[in-house]
Amino acid sequence: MEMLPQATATELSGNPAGGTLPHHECVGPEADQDTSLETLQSITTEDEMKECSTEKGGEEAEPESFGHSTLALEISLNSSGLEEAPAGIHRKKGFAFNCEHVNFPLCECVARAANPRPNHGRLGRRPGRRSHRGPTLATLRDIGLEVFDETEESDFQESETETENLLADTTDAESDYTAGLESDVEGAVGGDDPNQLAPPSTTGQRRASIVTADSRRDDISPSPEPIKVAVFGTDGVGKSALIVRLLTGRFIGEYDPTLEAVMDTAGHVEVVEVGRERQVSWGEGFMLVFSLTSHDSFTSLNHLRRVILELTPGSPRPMVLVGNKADLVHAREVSDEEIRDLANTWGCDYFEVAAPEPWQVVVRPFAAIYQAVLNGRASH
Ligand SMILES: Nc1nc2c(ncn2[C@@H]2O[C@H](COP(=O)(O)OP(=O)(O)OP(=O)(O)O)[C@@H](O)[C@H]2O)c(=O)[nH]1
Repeated sequence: MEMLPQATATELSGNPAGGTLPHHECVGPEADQDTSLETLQSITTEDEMKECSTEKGGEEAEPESFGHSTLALEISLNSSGLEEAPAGIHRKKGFAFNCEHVNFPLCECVARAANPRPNHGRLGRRPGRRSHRGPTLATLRDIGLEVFDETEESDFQESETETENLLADTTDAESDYTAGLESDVEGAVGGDDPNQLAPPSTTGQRRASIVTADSRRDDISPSPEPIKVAVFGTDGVGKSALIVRLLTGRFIGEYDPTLEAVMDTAGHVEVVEVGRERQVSWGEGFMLVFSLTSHDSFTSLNHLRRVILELTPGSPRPMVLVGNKADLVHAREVSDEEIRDLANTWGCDYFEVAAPEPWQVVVRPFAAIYQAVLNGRASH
């Protein structure tokens, strides 16, 4: 296995906005054969299995609930369910989020980048409140995305209205921390500059495409192939928070306890419960998330990865390692060195993030896995 170049501790810790190691494929040593499918089945609740077999008709075919053809990115999210999860990390049912518009954040910001207009690019704008700010075009290019815009003016107008309506219903409560960060982002990316881009809106129909930076416009399809990314990690590491941030631009804190609640508000995401085995076989790429404040969540990923490798024999799939909660500096339990060693051993990219961080930071691991999956497809 190819090893990664060593990253310095400064590279890992000094850039909490996404320290990455330049490698995509995460194919480690063969999984131990004693880590069997039984392991997974044993952590799959009866309800999950029942639902699985109902949806699949008892076969391994992909369930209808994942069958949207217009998605650029689908996400599956699983709670820990780790057989070897250390005491104190409790298992919960896995959830898969069938997100019709999970491609939307990237698509929308791309569309806005191509067609910036004053007063668009704001989400959560209310009198006297801070607006949420999204990435600039330059930022998007930094993460390897380029623009193709087929979005009509009317789409923007409709979306803006819907977005405002939606957000009018959301809670007023936002943490000071989040507000501070948003303020920082505004400052960092130019304040009221009309070229500002929005974090994802949660509504609207878009016909923008995400393409890799080296694609030629002629080659661009307006309907990118969906990719399926499964997000794994033990309970409480922030999987939901990261996905909600990606999808809605919002940070869910204590006041907003469940991802389901947020998605219900967004109104376009169906939540279905599935078993881990199905999520693994479903996923084309994996985000393995741990919390920088929980060493157990970090060590648990080894077992999870072994399980993934065992379930995908002969077809290694890209993974990225994500250390979340980088903002909780004083509660940090995982050292840079440990992370570097693990990422080197696995041979995969590492991203250090915090869900309340600016959206363009949180989007990076998603963009990386998206690109890795596309690259993998292209090479076959
Ligand atoms: N400070 C801080 N809090 C975070 C961050 N990410 C998540 N949280 C908080 O951590 C708690 C758990 O986050 P979740 O997103 O529910 O974690 P999860 O991995 O989806 O948890 P399960 O649903 O139990 O699997 C919530 O209170 C979040 O607000 C982060 O980056 N920084």
